[in-house]
Amino acid sequence: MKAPKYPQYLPTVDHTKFPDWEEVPFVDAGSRGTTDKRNLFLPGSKHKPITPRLGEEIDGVQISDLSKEGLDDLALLAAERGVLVFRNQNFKDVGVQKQLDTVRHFGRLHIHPTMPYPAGIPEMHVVFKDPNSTAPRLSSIKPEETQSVSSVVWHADHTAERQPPGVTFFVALEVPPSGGDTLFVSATEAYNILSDEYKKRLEGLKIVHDNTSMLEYAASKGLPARFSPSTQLHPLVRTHPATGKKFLAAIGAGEGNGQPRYIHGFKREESEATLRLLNDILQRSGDIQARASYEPGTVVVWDNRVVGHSGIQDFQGDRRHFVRISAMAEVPV
Ligand SMILES: O=C(O)CCC(=O)C(=O)O
Ligand SMILES: [Fe+2]
Repeated sequence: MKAPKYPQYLPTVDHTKFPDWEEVPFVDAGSRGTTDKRNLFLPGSKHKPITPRLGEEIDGVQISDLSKEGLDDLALLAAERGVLVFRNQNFKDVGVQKQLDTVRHFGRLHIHPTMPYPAGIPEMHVVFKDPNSTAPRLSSIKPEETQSVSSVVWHADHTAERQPPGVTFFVALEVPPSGGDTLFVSATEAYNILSDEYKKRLEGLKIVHDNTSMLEYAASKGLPARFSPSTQLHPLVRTHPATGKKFLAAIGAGEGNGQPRYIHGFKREESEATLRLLNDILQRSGDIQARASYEPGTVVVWDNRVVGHSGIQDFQGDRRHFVRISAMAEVPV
């Protein structure tokens, strides 16, 4: 197998500790976006929905050339459509500083509490797999360790943070010839499809989110804990600050090492049954799901608040190399 094309973005284990996050004010870039996205959908660009309910595929516009207003439109579109698939981007080659600065437009950059990052770049999370890879991976993306029939693990990223990530860039560096897609599900539509009666029952509930088990698992693999463990109480039904739309913030709840653990104030059986029902709906409702496929030059942007996602480890013998850069958003309301 050929050497990796982007060696400077290979994962390195780094035990540096960081001060715990302090709460900072957040203004959603999407709240400055335009209804018609005129600063994003520039002349000559093309865009089309991936499905009627979520996802938008965009070509003919370079993220790296967008104005601040263009990035605001991008944030609003991500909030509305959940996931944006940008084709033919030069973003992977514009350099670390430009990459980080672009995502910083949307908020403070997240640092992964445990996982390896490219040397000296804690704000990048690396997703790397090839047949020779010995890089440590979390169980959620390593089916052989979880003993699961499938590599699919639905989740939203880092919901146990006080200010969980919103706009998230997923930058393809090397992609397999086929496979290695990412699944997405709309948390907004998952809320919309519920009955008014059931919505009323969910209103006001809070979920306890906790990343302790991730840190413990990481420690067992010799990976660092860069921050103290985080436990947070976040609303089960959240409202997006830019769209004003409600969404279900319960993706992956109660499963495996997932960070949403249980419903505050419910007894165990009540919490388990409710979260299982919500996750059944999310996971088997193909009509509110979409799939992002990758080509060289693809950059996928998702709003981690309003979609859940899962990688698919269906490729073998090939290399898949991505970096993820996530901007932290509001304290959930
Ligand atoms: O590998 C993928 O497609 C998704 C990985 C993932 O869950 C993430 O980077 O947050
Ligand atoms: Fe993820």
